Amino acid sequence: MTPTDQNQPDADQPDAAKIGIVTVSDRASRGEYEDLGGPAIDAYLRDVLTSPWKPIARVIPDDRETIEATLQQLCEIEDCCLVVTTGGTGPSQRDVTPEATEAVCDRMMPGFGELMRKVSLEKVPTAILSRQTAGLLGDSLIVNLPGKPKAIAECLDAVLPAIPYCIDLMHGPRLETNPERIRAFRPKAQS
Ligand SMILES: Nc1ncnc2c1ncn2[C@@H]1O[C@H](COP(=O)(O)OP(=O)(O)OP(=O)(O)O)[C@@H](O)[C@H]1O
Ligand SMILES: Nc1nc2c(c(=O)[nH]1)N[C@H]1C(S)=C(S)[C@@H](COP(=O)(O)O)O[C@H]1N2
Repeated sequence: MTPTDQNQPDADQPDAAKIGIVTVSDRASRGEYEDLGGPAIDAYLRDVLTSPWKPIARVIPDDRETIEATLQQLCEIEDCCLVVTTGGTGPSQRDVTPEATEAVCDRMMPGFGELMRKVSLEKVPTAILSRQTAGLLGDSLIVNLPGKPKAIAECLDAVLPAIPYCIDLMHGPRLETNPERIRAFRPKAQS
């Protein structure tokens, strides 16, 4: 069995970590183009995570109320330990994912956006146009990614090593990764 085979989400396991995947796009939500962002996040996590997990996916328009309600539902009702969004982080008037994230979060985690912009700038000069952020809603971590599907791996490769320990600190499920792909860094375990 290859590492990828082992990494399939296992919805049947009661202890499977729930992970929200939210595509924020007017056109994808209207079916004007196929959503490639949500499936790219799902594929990325299948590739990297080795512990059981269950995706809960949503495709919604760039509407602040809808984004806030979706994030709250995934964190507070579905009990997702992690919610990853894609889209709506840029400068256009309809881009309100960071505002919605900040509105629902108790505390912000600015290092995520800082690091993702830093690594993204090595790929594309327009990385500075993304206002992507991250924050904590109760015991859930919300992370914004830009809408371009290729940005998903570029950004997650940078921040994923710190996410399992962040979720440990929130008393969430223990996320394990394939170390050949991404090594989760747990400071206490390393010392
Ligand atoms: N979920 C997605 N699936 C496929 N392609 C996407 C997705 N989101 C963005 N893109 C691509 O990246 C480009 C830039 O993304 P951006 O978020 O600026 O789109 P957008 O024009 O704001 O989308 P929309 O108006 O539908 O919300 C889009 O024109 C599209 O080609
Ligand atoms: N890694 C990465 N970050 C990126 C990009 C990209 O292609 N790769 N695109 C940028 C562009 S062109 C824009 S406009 C902003 C915001 O995108 P969004 O509104 O789709 O979230 O993300 C930026 N960040």
